[in-house]
Order: sequence, then structure tokens, then C-alpha cells
Amino acid sequence: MGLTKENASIGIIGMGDMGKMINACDKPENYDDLKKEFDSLKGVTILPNGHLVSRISDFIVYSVEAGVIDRVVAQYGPSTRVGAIVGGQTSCKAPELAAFDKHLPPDVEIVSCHSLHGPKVNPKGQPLVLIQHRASDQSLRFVEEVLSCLGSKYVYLSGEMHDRITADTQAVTHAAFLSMGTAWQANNQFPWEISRWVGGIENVKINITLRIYSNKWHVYAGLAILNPAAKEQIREYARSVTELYKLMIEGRREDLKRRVKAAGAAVFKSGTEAQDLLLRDEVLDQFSLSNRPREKTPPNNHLSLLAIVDCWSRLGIIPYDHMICSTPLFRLWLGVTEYLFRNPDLLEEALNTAIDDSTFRSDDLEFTFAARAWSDCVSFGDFESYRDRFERIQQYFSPRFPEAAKLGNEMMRTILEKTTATAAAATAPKASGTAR
Ligand SMILES: NC(=O)C1=CN([C@@H]2O[C@H](COP(=O)(O)OP(=O)(O)OC[C@H]3O[C@@H](n4cnc5c(N)ncnc54)[C@H](OP(=O)(O)O)[C@@H]3O)[C@@H](O)[C@H]2O)C=CC1
Ligand SMILES: O=C(O)C(=O)Cc1ccc(O)cc1
Repeated sequence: MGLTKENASIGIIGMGDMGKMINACDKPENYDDLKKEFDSLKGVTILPNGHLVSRISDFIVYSVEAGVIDRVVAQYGPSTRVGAIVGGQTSCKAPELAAFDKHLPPDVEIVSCHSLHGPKVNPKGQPLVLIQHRASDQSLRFVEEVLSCLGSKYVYLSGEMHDRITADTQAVTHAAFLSMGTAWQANNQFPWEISRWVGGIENVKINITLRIYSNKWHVYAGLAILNPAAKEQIREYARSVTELYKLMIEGRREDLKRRVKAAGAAVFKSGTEAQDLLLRDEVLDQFSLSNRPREKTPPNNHLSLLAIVDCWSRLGIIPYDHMICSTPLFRLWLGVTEYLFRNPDLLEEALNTAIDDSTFRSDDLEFTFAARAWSDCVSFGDFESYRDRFERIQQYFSPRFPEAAKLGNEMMRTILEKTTATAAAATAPKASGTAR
């Protein structure tokens, strides 16, 4: 009988948030604890190390930190069972595929994957990238069959295309929210306690920022630092933030309006006005960490949103082209951006606020510094300083994580019901594989 999901043995190396699913191991020192946790589950066998997982499994997924993938594959790859299929779950594929090519025996096939969502999101209907790097069509079908239990939507890409798209969808999105958190901490603010940050778009900014900072630093560091396209894009985002901020403080109203509206016209092309917005007021207002009423919210210039549209426009990125392979956070980010840009009165108000109102000046100054500092940190490629910056801010916000997680999960569920449907209707990414 051929290999089917019923008779195959599946191995997972790395049993963290994403990898806890079968023949699995983590580091040898975690063996006893994991055995206690999982051995009562039928069909799950915990083994002391990756050699033992590799030699008995037909499909092995490496689900370890992106920064250690080369070392871990070098260690366990040579023990891979003859004829097995190997994949990885890391968020940046260039180093992962290079490690597979370098360390796996030639009689092993490679089909990699990437679930485009975090561990607390229901995988059903979410994009799951499959990369047929060195494998027969039959092996790809086998991997599809095994992963079909997740109910995700397969997106077929090369490793290179995957990294280019996720630089736009993930790395720049994270850079924007990481910068918001950095600015709030630098000004010693808990934004939900300040009336200028309450209501609508601000709720999404706060919830997503806290969601990112409550996750593990290495997830964000890995996908930004190891992806060359991400460095470039994050630098361009920081440049847009800086240039727009300068126009604001110089009071150059017409230059600012011309530049932002031209960018908006390029990204939100005419003809799309009749489409439903991804997000609406009623939805945005439901998810506040604050108990203050929304009516009192003063207008914000939304520098972070003006800058992402400026950046997309300068880089020729049409974010809707990436919907089919987007993460939940990217869809929310696009949702709030679209909410601002497809409401001409709101956009006009933001642009006039940027010139006339100095309420947000010091927030925006810190945000500009932060965007540049994160960009430098990623460009230098220094994991330890990334970790240090991230964990300092994580600590500052940590008392609010439990409440923010509850509210954030609810917000994601409600909003994603809408944006997932839109994603399904979106076109496949340009110049890439197909989605089925
Ligand atoms: N979290 C997310 O939202 C998503 C993450 N990913 C990617 O999936 C991968 C896993 O992420 P996630 O599960 O969140 O991270 P975790 O840190 O929770 O899990 C990684 C696990 O791998 C273990 N590990 C490290 N080295 C070895 C080794 N030599 N042998 C066996 N196990 C080892 C780690 O142990 P230890 O902690 O002791 O080092 C840890 O338990 C990452 O590459 C990440 O980028 C992809 C999609 C979403
Ligand atoms: O949705 C996001 O961007 C997240 O933050 C969760 C996440 C993190 C890493 C991935 O490779 C995929 C999803």
C-alpha cells in the first residue's frame, strides 16, 4: 500500500506553540515534562530527540525558532528516514530551505509549509502556504492530505515568492505595531487610559500592539531579520513615516495632502468605492480596553496609516493582491487603513489635524524615532538587541496582557469572519503559484 495519511507516521521537531500537534520531540531536557503532558493522548508519542523522530517518521516538520533552523537540521537531518518528506513551519523560507538543501540526504523529499496565523487562531479557512521545493506531485498530494485536518486554504508558492510576499504582509505590519508600542512606552502611556486613544481605529491599534508584544520575540525577529526583502520594506516604511512627519511639523499642508492623496489613489484605485469596507464603526467600537466614551475622542492624524499607504505606493505594492496569502493581523491593518482612506471626510480631517493640531506631536515624534530604530535593529541583524528592545516593552505592557488577549481574540473572531470571506474572494498573488 502507498503512503496515505492513515498509515503514515508524522514527526514534529519543536513542540512550542505551533508544533504541539504526533511523533514529536523538543530539546532533550524537556522530554520528561512533555511525556507527562502528551503521553495520555492517543497516537502521540513523545521521543527524547529529533534523531528518534526522524528515523521513524514519513513526514517530518521542523517547528523550531527560525534563528536555529540551520543548526537543528544539521543535527537531525542526516537521521531522516529514507524516502521521507521533510518540511518546516518557520516564517522565513530562505534559511530553512537552504538548511534542508545542505543537510538532508538526497533520497529525502522537501515540501515545506507555513500557517499564516498564530497559535490561538482557528486554522479553518486561514491560508496555509505549501512549497513543493524538491518533491514529486504525489508527495505534495500526500502533504495536502495530512494537513487537510486543519481545514486551511492552501496557497502554492515558491520559497522566494513566499518571502517576498510575507515581507509586505507580515514584517512591515509588525514594524508599524512594534513602533506604536515603543512610542507609547517612551511617553510612559497606557493608551487605553488616555481619551485621545479611545474608540474606533485606536482600539484596533491597541489590541494588535498588545497581541504582538504578548507573543514570543523570536517569531518577529526571525521573520524580519532573516528575510532580505523585509529589511528593505521596513526601511521604506520608516522613511515614509519620517518624511510625512517632517511635512506635518513644517506646516506644509498642501504638500502633505497632495502626497498622501496621490498615494491613496494609487493603492485604493477608483472603481473599488462600491465594495464593502473590510471594517465598520460598529465593529471597531466594540473592542475597547478603556471604559471611556468614544464621543470625546479628538481627531488623530493617523501618521502610522498615512505612512503605510505612502510606503505601499512608493514600492508599487497593491495590498489586495496579497489577500490570499495574508495573516489575520495584515487583514486588520489593511482594514483600518482602508477605513481611513475610503472615507474622504475622515482623511481630510486627519490631514488637517496633522497640520493644525499639536496634540499628537510628541506621540508622533516618538513613533518616528521608533520606526527608524526598529528598522536599524532589523538591518543590523542583531537578534540580541531585537530581543532586548522587544522584551523591555513587553514587560511594560504585560499587566494588561490577559485582558487584552481575551478582548483581542474576540475582536479577531468578529472581524475575521468578515475579512476571511473577503480574502476568499480576492485574487491570487501576482506572479506566483495558484491557490486552490
Ligand atoms: N507563533 C506564531 O504565531 C507562529 C510561528 N511560526 C513559526 O513556527 C516556528 C515555531 O514557532 P512557535 O511554536 O511559536 O515557537 P516556540 O518558541 O513556542 O517553539 C519552538 C520550540 O522548538 C524548540 N527547539 C529549539 N531547538 C530545538 C531542538 N534542537 N530540538 C527540538 N526542539 C527544539 C524550542 O525549545 P526552547 O524554547 O527550549 O528553545 C521550542 O519549544 C517558528 O519558526 C516561528 O517563526 C509560524 C507561524 C505562526
Ligand atoms: O498574524 C500575524 O502577523 C502574527 O503575528 C501571527 C503570526 C506570526 C508569525 C507567522 O509566521 C504567522 C503568523
